[in-house]
Amino acid sequence: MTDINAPEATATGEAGFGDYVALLKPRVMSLVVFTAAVGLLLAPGALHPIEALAAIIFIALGAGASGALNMWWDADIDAVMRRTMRRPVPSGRVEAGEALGLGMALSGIAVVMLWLTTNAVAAGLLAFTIFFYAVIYSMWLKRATPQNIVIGGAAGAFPPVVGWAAVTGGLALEPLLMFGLIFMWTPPHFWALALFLKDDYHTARVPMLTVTHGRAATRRHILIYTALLVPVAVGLGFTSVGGAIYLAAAVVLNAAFLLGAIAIARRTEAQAEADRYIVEKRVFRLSLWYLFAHFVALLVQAAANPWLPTPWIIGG
Ligand code: HEM
Ligand SMILES: CC(C)=CCC/C(C)=C/CC/C(C)=C/COP(=O)(O)OP(=O)(O)O
Repeated sequence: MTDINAPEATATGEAGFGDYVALLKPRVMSLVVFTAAVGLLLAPGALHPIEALAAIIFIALGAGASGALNMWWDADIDAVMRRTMRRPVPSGRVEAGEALGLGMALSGIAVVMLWLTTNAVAAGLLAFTIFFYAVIYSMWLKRATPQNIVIGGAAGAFPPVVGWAAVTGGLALEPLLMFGLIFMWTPPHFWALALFLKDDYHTARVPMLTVTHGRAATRRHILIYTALLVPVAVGLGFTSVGGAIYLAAAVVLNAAFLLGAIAIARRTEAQAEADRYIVEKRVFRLSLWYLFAHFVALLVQAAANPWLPTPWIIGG
């Protein structure tokens, strides 16, 4: 199938299994799926462990499917950015239509199977998350506004809510704060990276904040969003999934992230050029540990909170 988003023919060889796996963006999605799993494991209720495992697998499948849909639509952008030009579609090993087909098929399977294994609310939320990332973010916001990351970040924030709903069939303050944590974290996570991948988005004419408002403004925005992130991250510690362990971890992690954001905001481009964006690169790496560690802390806290009847503790 031909697609207007497909890059010029640059066939360089046959697609291998690894190329189809790459379409699912496994590295990014591993953290996404982990947050969903934590949402599921912390939700009060009884889900059989096999059902819980199946639900996590179907959420992972849905996340991967949304990655394939993004790769289909973004093939033209990916082809001109150094970071992404070797991806399966722009490098010509996988046809754009194949990515679309795989993305649609896996999305359908993931949503229906999550529905059958858990409930309609979780399946509906998964479908909405896929739609949000593939259509609202990739097809619309990404190319339209520097707010792309801020609004589009909601897509990546839904997974713990999906996981929670898979157990309870509903929403609560806790998953909404988990949503808030990822939502507020996404802009500093991405903008730190955008600062040191400075030419990519210019070349691809994607209106990222670095391109439309410059890097000095992006530095200030990183600090503002990090400052707004801190109360959400700490606030989660005062809900039923929180406690002393989580709060101790959150204080350390947020202090470190805030210091990183302040360091970024105080630097000039000349300073960053001189040391090859070492601070920005460190803060980006820290952002990944930051989010991962918050969700690990929630798990450890749950094991220490005997009043939380989680499915993995009572085993369905
Ligand atoms: C609109 C939202 C987001 C944007 C634009 C964004 C953008 C990026 C980009 C461009 C990279 C560079 C590396 C790569 O190509 O793999 C990256 C890395 C990464 N992101 Fe994000 N991200 C977003 C949300 C998220 C979310 C919600 C998570 C997880 C909960 C996440 C987890 C990761 C991880 C784990 C990596 C490292 C991947 C690796 O080591 O290759 N991101 N992100
Ligand atoms: C359960 C479910 C459906 C989860 C989906 C979660 C989700 C929306 C994750 C998005 C994270 C991500 C890969 C952003 C990259 O942005 P980009 O596509 O602009 O980055 P790129 O330049 O690397 O392609």
